[in-house]
Amino acid sequence: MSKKSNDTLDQRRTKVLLIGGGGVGTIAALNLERGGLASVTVVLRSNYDTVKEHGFNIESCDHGSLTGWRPTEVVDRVPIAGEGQWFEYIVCATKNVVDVPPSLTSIIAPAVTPSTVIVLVQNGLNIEKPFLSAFPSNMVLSGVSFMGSSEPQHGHIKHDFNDILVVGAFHNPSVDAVAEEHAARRVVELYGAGGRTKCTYSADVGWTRWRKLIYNACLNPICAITGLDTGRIRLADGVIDGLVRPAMDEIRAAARASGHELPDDITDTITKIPLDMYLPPSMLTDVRKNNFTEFENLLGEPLRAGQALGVPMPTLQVLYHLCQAIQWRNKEAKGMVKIPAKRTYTD
Ligand SMILES: NC(=O)C1=CN([C@@H]2O[C@H](COP(=O)(O)OP(=O)(O)OC[C@H]3O[C@@H](n4cnc5c(N)ncnc54)[C@H](OP(=O)(O)O)[C@@H]3O)[C@@H](O)[C@H]2O)C=CC1
Ligand SMILES: CC(C)(CO)C(=O)C(=O)O
Repeated sequence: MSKKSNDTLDQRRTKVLLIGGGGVGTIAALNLERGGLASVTVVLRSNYDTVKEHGFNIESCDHGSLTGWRPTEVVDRVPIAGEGQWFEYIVCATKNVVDVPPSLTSIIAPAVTPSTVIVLVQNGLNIEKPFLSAFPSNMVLSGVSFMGSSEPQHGHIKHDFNDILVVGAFHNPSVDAVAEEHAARRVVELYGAGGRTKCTYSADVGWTRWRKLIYNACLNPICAITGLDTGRIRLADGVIDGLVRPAMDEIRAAARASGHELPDDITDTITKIPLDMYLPPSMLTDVRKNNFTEFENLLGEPLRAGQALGVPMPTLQVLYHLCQAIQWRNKEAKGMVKIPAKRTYTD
């Protein structure tokens, strides 16, 4: 194909800026590029030098093995809108660590224009709130991903559990709901065009997020605290019946109190990930890498929502405080909190 027709095709492709090329972000970029309808600029941080030089090496249950794969562009900072760059969609695929600055809203701000559609492919509850406050006239979409994928080394992506993405709009009262649905359905089209993933639209973002919390508020912290993956946690004596199912029952009760009825057998989703896949939930991967965890949106927000509605959540409460302690430990290790000097108490 001539350069001219390539350039014309490029101009027709929807321009997407994707923040965070880790486990989920890289597979999302791959889906968007492979469909041919989008061109993706990926903003990288710690893996920038490696990926800029060598591309991504990807072992994927959906895409096979790829060596040196590159999206349209990789950059090491968020481009400023208007300086020759303009993106229709900004996809956020970083971890959501709201208790550690800088905020994600301040990170993406330079690229946001009044018409930018922001897509949050991230776990957790109430993640849209800072975005709707910071960008009150923009559309903010929800992407709930069910894949299992991680980046064990810079630029190496291990994608073990099939990609399913459910997209819908977090309703912004100052935006037309029909336009929001249209923007969400367009993401489904762009993301699914490559045919290697199951990407669907759902208007019921609240239900979809509570359903995913059955995993993320329960298995993620329990695996992160114990150091066990989703296979070993099932083999370990007593943990499923003593800890995982009670935590899941509390999330189900909080979901019901919030108006989202999850099926009776939802706690059996523990068995949806094959035991012998030994998949590390993303929060366990974070603890293993000494990264901060998303415990506030995965655990704190559903806990506060349930308790505000009078739901007893003793298991979740303990898990929350354990995760709080792990986060503090990490903040101390990174010099973000100061503690009094150790004194010697001798007679
Ligand atoms: N992993 C999984 O299987 C699943 C994860 N999710 C959710 O998807 C989201 C992403 O998770 P996951 O892919 O696992 O996370 P990863 O930690 O694998 O990747 C996040 C990436 O974002 C990068 N990043 C963070 N801040 C910035 C920044 N300011 N600029 C550029 N890059 C940045 C990180 O870089 P750095 O290395 O420098 O920190 C890292 O490469 C989370 O909300 C998670 O809960 C949902 C379903 C499954
Ligand atoms: C539990 C799992 C793997 C399901 O997709 C997940 O969401 C995560 O790792 O955060």
